[in-house]
Amino acid sequence: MKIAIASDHGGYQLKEEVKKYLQSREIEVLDLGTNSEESVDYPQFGRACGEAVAGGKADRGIVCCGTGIGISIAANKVKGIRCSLCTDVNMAEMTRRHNDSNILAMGGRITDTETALAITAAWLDTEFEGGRHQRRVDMLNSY
Ligand SMILES: O=C[C@H](O)[C@H](O)[C@H](O)COP(=O)(O)O
Repeated sequence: MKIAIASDHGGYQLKEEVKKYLQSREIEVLDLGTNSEESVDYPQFGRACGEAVAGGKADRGIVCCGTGIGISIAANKVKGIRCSLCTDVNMAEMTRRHNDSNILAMGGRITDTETALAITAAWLDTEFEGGRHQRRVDMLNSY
């Protein structure tokens, strides 16, 4: 599996922790930046990750900003993206099972590293259930 990751300055430290975690699992990482805590604009990074996933350059993506909100809004502007802002493990599991989430969003100023990595693990390891949920995902994809 290949995961695209991106953040703004508010999510930079968390992105780096997520990157280390993915590499520890020998998951290939496509790092789309940002590369420091210098102030940047989250819409550009959310869009870049969305386009990487929608365009097939990565299987799924993980994005981080201060709250996780702005960068998730940006990623969700890209057709075919189902970006889910998660603050706990249950949300991560449910969004994979029910929404076939293809990008995970988290907030570097909201969620501590230990929780974020537990969220990441659950999101990576939970399968989409299909069935009635496929119909709803198809509706999302048609919009
Ligand atoms: O939803 C947006 C994110 O939380 C941003 O990380 C945040 O707005 C950046 O704020 P600032 O420019 O004050 O660091």
